[in-house]
Amino acid sequence: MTAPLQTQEQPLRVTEIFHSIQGESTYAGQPCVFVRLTGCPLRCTWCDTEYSFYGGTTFSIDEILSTIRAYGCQLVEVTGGEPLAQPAALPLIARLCDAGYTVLIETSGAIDVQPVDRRAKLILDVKCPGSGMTDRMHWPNLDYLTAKDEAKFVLASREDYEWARGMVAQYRLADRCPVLFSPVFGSLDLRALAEWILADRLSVRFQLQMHKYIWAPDMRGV
Ligand SMILES: C[S@@+](CC[C@H](N)C(=O)[O-])C[C@H]1O[C@@H](n2cnc3c(N)ncnc32)[C@H](O)[C@@H]1O
Ligand SMILES: Nc1nc2[nH]cc(C(=O)O)c2c(=O)[nH]1
Ligand code: SF4
Ligand SMILES: [Mg+2]
Repeated sequence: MTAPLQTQEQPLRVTEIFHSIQGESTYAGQPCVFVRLTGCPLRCTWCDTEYSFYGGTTFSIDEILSTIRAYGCQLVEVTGGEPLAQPAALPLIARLCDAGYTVLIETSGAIDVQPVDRRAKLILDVKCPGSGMTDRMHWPNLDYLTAKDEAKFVLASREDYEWARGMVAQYRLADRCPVLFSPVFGSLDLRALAEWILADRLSVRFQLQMHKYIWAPDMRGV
């Protein structure tokens, strides 16, 4: 009977590892290697990555590192699915930081981010009412964000916009880190959102999912 593997040795379920143009956050436009981990405890109404909820392939952390290394790209994003739903994501993130990568963590905000290596940069999605997942948020996460991190609001409607505007004010988020307002792809009028932000003089960054305009909205691996 062999001893149970420690978290740091546990393999991870991986949906895909790919090299693309970062489509979101203040890093948008930069070449980036994405590690999309499998599984998510949430079901956002507008999720564009349902294919990552199940399946995937087992990778050791060493196998993930060597796959990433082959791309020769300095920027790495760990995403999903919900990457922090797998405990072994924490040692993966630490190993990526040890290897000298700039590491972004795309996370739902539903899982405590305090255990995440502080060298990594959190891109934390604050789930608006339109996602149907607001109640799943781990609210202390918002007080934990620092200037290296980013808070993102995916907006499905004017109601989501007004809710997000209130949260930005309540947590003084724009004083803490970059705040991203991102329309649900294809379902919120882009000009309207831009004009709401201007009219309210919000210190937020209007963002689009750039990769969906370069390739296709429902294409995997980009
Ligand atoms: C697929 S999730 C994976 C990481 C993590 N589970 C999360 O929710 O942040 C990555 C990001 O894709 C964005 N996203 C997913 N579906 C979207 C859609 N239909 N329109 C706009 N953004 C979307 C959300 O900002 C989400 O944070
Ligand atoms: N190109 C590209 N950029 C991204 N930024 C965040 C993504 C995600 O799915 O987490 C993503 C993605 O799926 N593709
Ligand atoms: S938390 Fe992320 S992966 Fe999970 S359903 Fe929501 S958008 Fe999709
Ligand atoms: Mg995506």
